[in-house]
Amino acid sequence: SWPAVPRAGWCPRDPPSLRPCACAAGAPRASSASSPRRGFCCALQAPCSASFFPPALLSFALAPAARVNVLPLALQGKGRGKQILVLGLDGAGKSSVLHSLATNRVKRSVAPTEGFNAVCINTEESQMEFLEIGGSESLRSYWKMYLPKVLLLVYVVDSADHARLPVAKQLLHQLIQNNSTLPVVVLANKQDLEGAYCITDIHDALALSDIGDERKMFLIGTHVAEDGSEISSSMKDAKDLIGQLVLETQ
Ligand SMILES: Nc1nc2c(ncn2[C@@H]2O[C@H](COP(=O)(O)OP(=O)(O)OP(=O)(O)O)[C@@H](O)[C@H]2O)c(=O)[nH]1
Ligand SMILES: [Mg+2]
Repeated sequence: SWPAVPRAGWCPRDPPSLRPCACAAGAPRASSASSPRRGFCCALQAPCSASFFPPALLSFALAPAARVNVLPLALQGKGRGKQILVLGLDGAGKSSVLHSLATNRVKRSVAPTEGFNAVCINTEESQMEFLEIGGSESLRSYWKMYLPKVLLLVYVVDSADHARLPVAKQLLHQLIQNNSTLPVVVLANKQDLEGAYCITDIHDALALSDIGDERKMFLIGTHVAEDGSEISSSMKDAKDLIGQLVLETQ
């Protein structure tokens, strides 16, 4: 149900079959056998002949802690979920935030997302399908392709990366300029870092007041603290808010 990425060379190998790629099937990638992101992401694989890459239809091996509440829709055999796009510059903390939201335990990501990272989260009220697209420059051109299909955009920024906030701002504004109603949740992540901009500064740096009155827009400070601990209250707030927006928007 996600739009296909019109680019040759990405898995799965035999479109339109839904065979998962190697990492999706749970096979560790050669370079990341011990990565905590194993099975949590779908990184791009070695070149193949596929011309379409429907990420939401790929299935993912799940981290043990995630098994109960986090099941890809493709594995569950259920219908289309509430799709939420998670974007932001590389290193902002998208994967770390997503993993924490999914498991309710903090787990920092250690490797960049080289393609897509899809996670489904079930709450009592809804089933939410999150899609992160990596934030590196080579992947940013794909961001806008996914926007028309989503209920909500979650935009993650590194609050301590002052130098790149102007780029983060520009990309956000470009993304949503033609969609005046898409709800946006901005997560000002890495609030734990010394030198992190506070919420007010992030609001100004991203010129959020220019984004328009029509849309629902929220800004929440978050951080992904020490591995293994329970997620912070701000992270729980973010999860509740996203769930609420999804219910209101569908
Ligand atoms: N101090 C601190 N570090 C964080 C936080 N969130 C993530 N990190 C670290 O920041 C780095 C990047 O995190 P990722 O979650 O991989 O970032 P990303 O936005 O998914 O990056 P791409 O996949 O490359 O687009 C990792 O080293 C994380 O451990 C946070 O809240 N505080
Ligand atoms: Mg990532």
